[in-house]
Amino acid sequence: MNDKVIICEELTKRFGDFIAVNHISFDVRKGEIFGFLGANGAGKTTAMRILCGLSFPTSGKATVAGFDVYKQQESIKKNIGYMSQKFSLYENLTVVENIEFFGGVYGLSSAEIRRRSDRLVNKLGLTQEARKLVRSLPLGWKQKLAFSVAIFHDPQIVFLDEPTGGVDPITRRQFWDMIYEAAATGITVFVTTHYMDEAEYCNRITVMVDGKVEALDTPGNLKARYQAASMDEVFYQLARGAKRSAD
Ligand SMILES: Nc1ncnc2c1ncn2[C@@H]1O[C@H](COP(=O)(O)OP(=O)(O)OP(=O)(O)O)[C@@H](O)[C@H]1O
Repeated sequence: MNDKVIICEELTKRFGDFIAVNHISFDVRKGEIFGFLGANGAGKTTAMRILCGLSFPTSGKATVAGFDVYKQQESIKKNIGYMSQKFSLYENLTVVENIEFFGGVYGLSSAEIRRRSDRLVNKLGLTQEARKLVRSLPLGWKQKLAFSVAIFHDPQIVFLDEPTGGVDPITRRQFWDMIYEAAATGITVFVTTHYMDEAEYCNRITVMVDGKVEALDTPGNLKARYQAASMDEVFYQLARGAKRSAD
């Protein structure tokens, strides 16, 4: 089915004897906001690196935007965007320089970059800050800009690795408005988060425990199944048996 933009079947990654990602299977549909949850060490980053075309699985199958994770890593990279709270923008470049840099990396023409850059700066309300160093922006603004840059080239899928870490709840809510807007244009959003209020905003959620998919459903169905009032409670019930912990 071509509305499935990510398909994983029994995807597995071993490091020696250790199975970091253990036969995980799931599909993600076009335009879906798919939450990828799990305690520290559950295997989220390892799985996400494979889906971004940065690492090979040990076994199993997966396609991303129709491309095979073993054989078509370069095509995957051209069709996705990526943002992480840990690194995203160049602090010592201005807002516009960052936009130009990433537009160039993604292969857009100079004219196209200029057109999209003006539109983006206006949309974000950053006209006053356009020529200022990103370093001087508040964290919430940096993250909104980083997200906008990650989807600047209209990728099919954007991977967000804990995109709102350290940001206050109001800014987080605004960030999620941007995520909804992107999803409404057909961009698929694959997001990891430790914030359970954000889990509630996802269309469907996977909870990983010790390398395995322990649950996969809508937040509403998960809450009903685990007789929980919140995703926090669902997560606690699923993750409390985890053997792995923070490294
Ligand atoms: N290159 C590696 N070699 C050996 N073990 C690794 C390697 N990369 C990750 N691991 C292990 O695989 C497990 C899963 O790690 P991973 O980073 O994918 O978890 P995570 O769910 O992303 O956790 P976090 O939320 O802390 O980022 C951890 O126990 C980690 O130590």
